[in-house]
Amino acid sequence: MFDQVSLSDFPPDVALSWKRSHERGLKPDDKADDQIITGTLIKELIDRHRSLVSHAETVFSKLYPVIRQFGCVVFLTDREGTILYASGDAEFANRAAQVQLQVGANWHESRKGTNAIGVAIEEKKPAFVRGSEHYFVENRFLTCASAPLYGKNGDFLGVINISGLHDRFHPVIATFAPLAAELLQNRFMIEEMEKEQLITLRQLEAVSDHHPLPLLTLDADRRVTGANRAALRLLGEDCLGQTFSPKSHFQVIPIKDETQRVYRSVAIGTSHSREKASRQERGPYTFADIYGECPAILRAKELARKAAGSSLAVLITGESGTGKELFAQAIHAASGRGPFVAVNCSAIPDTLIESELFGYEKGAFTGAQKEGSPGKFVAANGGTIFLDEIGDMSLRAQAALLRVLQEKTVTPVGSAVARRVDVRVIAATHRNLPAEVQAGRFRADLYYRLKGIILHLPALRERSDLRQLAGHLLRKHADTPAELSPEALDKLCRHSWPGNIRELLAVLQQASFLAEGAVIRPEHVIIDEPAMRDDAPTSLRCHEQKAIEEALLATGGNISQAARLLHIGRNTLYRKIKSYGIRLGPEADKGHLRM
Ligand SMILES: Nc1ncnc2c1ncn2[C@@H]1O[C@H](COP(=O)(O)OP(=O)(O)OP(=O)(O)O)[C@@H](O)[C@H]1O
Repeated sequence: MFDQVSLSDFPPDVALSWKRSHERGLKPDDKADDQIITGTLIKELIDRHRSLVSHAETVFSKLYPVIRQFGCVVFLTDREGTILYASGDAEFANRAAQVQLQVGANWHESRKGTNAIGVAIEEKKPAFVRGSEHYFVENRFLTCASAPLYGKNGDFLGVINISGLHDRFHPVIATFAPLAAELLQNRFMIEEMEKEQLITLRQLEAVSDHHPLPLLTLDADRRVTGANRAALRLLGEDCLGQTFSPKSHFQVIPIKDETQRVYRSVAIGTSHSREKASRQERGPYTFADIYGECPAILRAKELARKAAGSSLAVLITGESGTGKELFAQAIHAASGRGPFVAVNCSAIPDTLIESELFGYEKGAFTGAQKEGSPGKFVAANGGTIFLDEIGDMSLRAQAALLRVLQEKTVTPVGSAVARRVDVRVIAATHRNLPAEVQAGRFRADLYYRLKGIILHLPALRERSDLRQLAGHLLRKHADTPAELSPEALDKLCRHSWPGNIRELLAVLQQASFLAEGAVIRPEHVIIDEPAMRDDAPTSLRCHEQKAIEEALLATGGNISQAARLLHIGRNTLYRKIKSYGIRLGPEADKGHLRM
């Protein structure tokens, strides 16, 4: 049927697409239909898909380093195949634009013949179309991988497509299309949650870190209200709206809000998630969840344990992602108090902060729930309130908070009756509060009330146990736990980690995904280049730690010989071994020190 082309050499979905293209009267040597929409039309189309495009911007920006490194571009299309958004390597983008693989162009099979976007739309499953498998000759320099994108209710939304030059296309890149689609889909689910309960979102987020896992939302009657692709595959496409009856391999975690009403449940499978699930069932993090071998973190843990035994207010400071909430939860868990209620002060609009914290009477203001709301302080009565990002509170809200801390009573908005509350306050901020006080942006009297015990958490670049921490996080959180090669560890050590442990965790999860269960090599560790700093203080410490580890390996753990090799005294070496948390054990013989 086709000159020089044998369809039996093609994968079945590609061969079928060639047949459809032929039946549509398309000719391989013709020019493809190159109509492209621009100007106000494309603006209107993007506006109509605003939410989809903005989620794609976030997901694509995470993928950007790897996509660019492989000389590819990632595209988002609508359900008809019109490209709405693209991101990636500029040189390839220019080449792709010559065949209208660009924003505004439509890549439906009826226009462009066999191509990955078109096949994914027709088949509603991932598609991989390599070089000469493209129907039109002019597109055969391309290799493309696509995956369909679904909404919360299983409705088809569009396609994620990754394209590159056929000669340079690395097969691992193809796996990123379904991954990006899955990530985008989970963001939709989470967005939906956000409208209902912030607390649900936070917990869901923790679970959805492991995005290929089945993820469900159930309403109070256990009806399935949302499901990602992985869950739909397990439960069947028709599970939405049906009552969920857990099978043995599912763990169901009810998510409650602070008034103990069950809003949503999440059901997840696999042994890894089960471990996480049981932790969530047990309640908040404990000190056992806080990993640290460097003196700074051990000191912080020690102080936090003491804080748990007192009822003083605690102020936790540290950069974003250093573990402030983790510490707050651990202090609470060890204190044996009642509920733990977390409030992100920067996420609540100034006008709503009083009603959020102190509650409101029915009909107190327009938009209020009919029955009124008890507020976070009442919800935390007998327990702990965690005021995250306290440095971002407005002066007005600070004044109201100070009143509660002084008088130990809350008065709901619209009410004249004060209610007595017994709440332990743990506050956290990434800001320098004394400087904020100096600048007049934070009330000095509130600062003194909050800083009963000050707990400062070190930034990751200031910690000397990055190597061990990376190993620990990989074992605990990666979907397919893998080992880090020494070169990959060195690469981690050279980064300055502005996002701290949260950023490290994300990089490790991506690396273990790319390594597919094998040893993680430097090319699997994808870090934004601008943030790499060879002169970072962490780099110095890492080099010193590595030199010590190598000297110990070379001397079979003999301290005197190692100290001589390093030109330092034995006592200094002992001190450094202790401060870096290096363990002297049989592992030293294998070339991988214990992490
Ligand atoms: N010492 C630690 N051991 C293991 N995991 C940690 C540790 N510290 C932080 N993490 C993990 O790092 C991530 C970020 O921690 P957390 O949310 O507590 O940081 P944070 O300082 O409150 O961040 P932000 O200021 O942005 O809210 C979480 O996934 C947490 O479990």
